[in-house]
Amino acid sequence: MESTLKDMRDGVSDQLVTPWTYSVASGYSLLRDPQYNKGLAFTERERDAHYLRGLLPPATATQQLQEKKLMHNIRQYQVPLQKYMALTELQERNERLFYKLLIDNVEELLPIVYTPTVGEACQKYGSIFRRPQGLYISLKEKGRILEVLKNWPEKSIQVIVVTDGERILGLGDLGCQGMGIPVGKLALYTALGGVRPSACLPVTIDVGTNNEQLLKDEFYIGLRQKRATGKEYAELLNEFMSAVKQNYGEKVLVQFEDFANHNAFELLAKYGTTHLVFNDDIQGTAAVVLAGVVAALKLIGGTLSDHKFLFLGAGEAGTGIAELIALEISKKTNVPVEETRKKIWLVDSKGLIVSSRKDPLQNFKKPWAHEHEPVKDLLDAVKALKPTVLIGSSGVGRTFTKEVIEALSSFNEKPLIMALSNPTSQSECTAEEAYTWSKGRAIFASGSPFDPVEYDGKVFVPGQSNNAYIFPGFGLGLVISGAIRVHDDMLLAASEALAGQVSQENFDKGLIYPPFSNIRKISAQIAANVAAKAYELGVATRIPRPENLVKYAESCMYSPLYRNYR
Ligand SMILES: O=C([O-])CC(=O)C(=O)O
Ligand SMILES: [Mg+2]
Repeated sequence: MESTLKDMRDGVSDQLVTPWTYSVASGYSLLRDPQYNKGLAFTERERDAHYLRGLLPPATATQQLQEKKLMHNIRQYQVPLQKYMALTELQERNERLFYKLLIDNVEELLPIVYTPTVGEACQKYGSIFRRPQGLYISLKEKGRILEVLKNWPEKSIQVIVVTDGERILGLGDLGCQGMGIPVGKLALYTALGGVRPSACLPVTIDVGTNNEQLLKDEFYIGLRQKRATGKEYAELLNEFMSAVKQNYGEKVLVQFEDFANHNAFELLAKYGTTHLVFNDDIQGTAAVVLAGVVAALKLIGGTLSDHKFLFLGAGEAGTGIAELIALEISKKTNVPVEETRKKIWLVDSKGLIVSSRKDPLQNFKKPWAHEHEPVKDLLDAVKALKPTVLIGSSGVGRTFTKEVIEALSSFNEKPLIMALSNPTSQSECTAEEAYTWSKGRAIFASGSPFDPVEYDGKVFVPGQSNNAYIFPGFGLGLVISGAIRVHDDMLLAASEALAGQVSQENFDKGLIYPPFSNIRKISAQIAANVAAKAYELGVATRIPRPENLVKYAESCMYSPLYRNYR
């Protein structure tokens, strides 16, 4: 364990390292190895020492100059998917340079490697596929998953992001092509949270797809069959989870991502007591939204328990957020969570969730079936309940209509509107719609990014309420403390740390989140708060506890600067 922690302290140093590739006689494979390749940045001495003479043109370049050139090239592309492909190629050619670009230009590049462009990339993954990234585990590998894990070149894995592709963002079932999501999420683990790339493993579990279009697509990269369900599905996942623990131990974090509702809740409940697991869509989204709501109180007034919340969408994000808000109110007011839940209402595709609908309701919706007469849709629910906060987690775009936002604005001086569904096409409303229809009074944040909007001579800057603020720092906190279980209190700790990072300057612009440009600093704060909670709860195994956890988190973070080779 000590050695992996030392490996993590991968900061800036003059220490010489050995580029550990197989080649000795020729440097050719060094140039082809993304972990060690530096392109024109190999020094004269390194070119001599590693048999690179003649394999590179005579010029040498600094990493800065390479960065300048690449950013210039990427900006030439008009089509976001082309930028995505250029960045993927860079990641596979020169990993450190890829992360240097991502870290230094996070606000510009996040919409490419992440939502919304990553969504389009998944839809077209088969046709843009060049080299595989991540690990594919399909029904064909049943009974051999441990062997498959051993085929992965890295042995000391700290974070796995796994999807089965059934609910990719708000785009639905993309089957095996969901791989873009774990790959993108883990790129953020490194760039935003500082977990070293070699410790990150993207996994896609392919049990088939029900997406007819993909099944017919000649370029589809997955199994051409309908999704396995029931016992067959559960057994494959069980084999995977057991193999992961056997191969990587108790402290590897498994982040479930973009599973369909029924599986997401079941997997989290099933493995939450035996493994270190985290569901980003349920728990990560909950922590980021709670942070935004708590921060927004500065602008909209009152305490959390003074507000009434209405959700459109009662899936992973909706019920996850609702539960965390109820838990936070309960902790702050000493009122049992069964009571605090009553401040929160959810609308699904069948209307308001009320007690008379309880019988056929799925388990995860049942806590939200409060006493009320039936209400058929969102607009009527807004009018009947008069919420102060409206949250969209439906995966369905354009559902916060003009009527809905006007109704909400008729009884709220400053309505808080969060349109969380991704990518941009699925956002419940645009930033412009929220500001225009509320006549500039809404406090607005969205899951996918929107540009600032000018309304009535004033510029409004929407915040991005995306779990990307939370999961990288959250995971780092688990890794540096050697945590073996996730607890809800750690989510609250992460959320509190994020809310604490919003400055007066941000509030003045109407922002309820800090800018992503500070994300590494924010991640260190989140990691420290999460680690502190892990120690407090007795689930941390890295003993002794470092005194200053923020400093420790920062010291563990991966640096993308080139190393010098001996
Ligand atoms: O990936 C994102 O942008 C946020 C997320 O987890 C989702 O929408 O499923
Ligand atoms: Mg997700």
